[in-house]
Amino acid sequence: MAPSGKAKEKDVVPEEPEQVDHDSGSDEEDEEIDHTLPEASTPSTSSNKKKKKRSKALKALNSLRGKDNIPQELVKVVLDKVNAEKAVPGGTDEATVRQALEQMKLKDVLQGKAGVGGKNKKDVGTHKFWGTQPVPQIGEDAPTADGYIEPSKPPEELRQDPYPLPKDFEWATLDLADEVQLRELWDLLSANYVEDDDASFRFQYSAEFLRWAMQPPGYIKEWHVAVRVASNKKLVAFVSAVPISLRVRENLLRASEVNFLCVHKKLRSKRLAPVLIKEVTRQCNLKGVFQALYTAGVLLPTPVSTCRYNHRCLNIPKLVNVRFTHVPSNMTLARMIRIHKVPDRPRLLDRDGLREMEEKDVSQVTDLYARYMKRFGMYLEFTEDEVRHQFLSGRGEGPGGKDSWKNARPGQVVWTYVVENPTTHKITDFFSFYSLPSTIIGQPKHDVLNAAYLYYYATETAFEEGAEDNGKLKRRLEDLIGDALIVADQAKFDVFNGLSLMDNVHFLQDLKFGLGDGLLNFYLFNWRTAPLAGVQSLDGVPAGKGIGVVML
Ligand SMILES: CCCCCCCCCCCCCC(=O)SCCNC(=O)CCNC(=O)[C@H](O)C(C)(C)COP(=O)(O)OP(=O)(O)OC[C@H]1O[C@@H](n2cnc3c(N)ncnc32)[C@H](O)[C@@H]1OP(=O)(O)O
Repeated sequence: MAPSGKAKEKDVVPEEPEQVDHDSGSDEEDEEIDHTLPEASTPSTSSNKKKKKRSKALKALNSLRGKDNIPQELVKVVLDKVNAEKAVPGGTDEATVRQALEQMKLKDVLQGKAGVGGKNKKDVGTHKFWGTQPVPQIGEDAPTADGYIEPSKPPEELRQDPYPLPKDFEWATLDLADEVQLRELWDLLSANYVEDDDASFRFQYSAEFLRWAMQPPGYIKEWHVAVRVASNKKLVAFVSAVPISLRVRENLLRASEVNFLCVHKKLRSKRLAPVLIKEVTRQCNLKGVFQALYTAGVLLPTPVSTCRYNHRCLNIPKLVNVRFTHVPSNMTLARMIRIHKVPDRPRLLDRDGLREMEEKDVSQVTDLYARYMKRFGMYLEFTEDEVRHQFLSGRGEGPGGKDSWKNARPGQVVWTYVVENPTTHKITDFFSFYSLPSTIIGQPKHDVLNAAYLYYYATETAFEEGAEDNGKLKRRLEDLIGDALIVADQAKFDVFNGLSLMDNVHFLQDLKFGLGDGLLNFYLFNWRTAPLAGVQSLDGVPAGKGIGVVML
């Protein structure tokens, strides 16, 4: 999901790198929606400060400990999270504090706006909608065994009619094969999708990207759920799901991946999102799917893991100009540019046989991906068709060939490179990244931030004995992802983003990624499992190693 963290709340302001129903169970009429929804109209469309804010928040949090009128379990959850963050070397916990406070609604308590039991009584930390859903609730003990929360229902017990909408609105299924409908979705998301906390950047998925992300092999049209204004058919809300085979520890789940939840800015805070979520759940259930995976920058009940965004700055002058980053006080702009300069030519190109992935590599890449991903607690299983889709189909039209790394193709969404052993012709490694620009809001000089996001990669080196412990895997990944940075730089990306998942923690720091202030929470719907290692290590599983899924 998504920008905001998914920088989806897209977290887009990094710290500088050092130097260099159960639908309320109810099939009843939804008591959720605010029926005063208005007619939709066209949308109108730091570090000391941070430290101070953080210590103020921490102080305030600590002062809440032991207070009878504050739910202590919430205070504990937030403090635990903050303390766990502190254990991460170089981790910024300001983002965690802010997120936790804002999203668990404790901030209002801290600001005295919502004293518990007072006149402005607020449901501190309660979730009117999520409290009714088959998800682990806040404060529940970690499960001792994995399994569903609610059993799957037979078809005859499923609700057959869509959930009711306020009278001025109607449901629609978007057909993304249709250019007009695809454009409508692009318009909605471009103006209303995820922004960072300061409303400086907003995800701007391309139309090609949306099609690529929502039409994988076996996609289901009915899972592209839209809400239109009844009178003029204007598209005002959307949510999507795609089918996935999700491995969570020892279980393989036939599940859906939910993404692109969006409500037009003029219709916010009117409880439309819960109706969309219930409707997409119903559509999934009708196809026999009862589990889902989703991510969000916001904190909801209850993440199975939390990862952090990291940013490798490439185009320093632009990133400084648009305030994505700043020149630290102990550095000049010229020095910062020098430190972040990457070579002109991928190193593995001449040395090891790096080249763009081709159709003939699909079977080998599928096999390498499958073996590599087994090393993580949660990952997607891909068929050859899915590998073809994920790594080849989004690459656009245009010549490949030896120098293809120098130029992006028109409409290119994904870049995938393989390393082929020149003697055995075996594919020993691959890496991929995708393009997800953000609109730069209110900046006169630049209007788009060209961001690349690290996608999947794998290397045979991981299977060599001792490679994880003796640094060999780390070195190989630095070579591979180092070359990904070079390809991205040549393709004119301004920044290369990566999360603290998979094996990324091995190379993020040495490849000069800086910590972002965005977090991305991973959630499972109707499935219990113990927390998976993400931004922090858990039960001896190193940070990152729990999560092997990259969400778009
Ligand atoms: C088996 C199959 C199951 C399939 C379904 C699996 C679940 C999928 C779940 C969806 C995965 C999506 C993955 C992505 O796409 S994450 C990206 C989400 N999109 C954005 O951030 C875009 C910009 N924001 C918006 O468009 C709106 O603010 C949204 C639509 C997010 C909320 O609209 P609005 O601001 O007008 O609020 P409301 O009054 O209608 O509703 C308030 C309720 O909604 C809960 N809320 C707020 N944000 C999110 C969020 N990101 N995920 C889940 N729930 C969220 C909130 O806690 C509250 O519930 P509760 O706290 O009172 O209980």
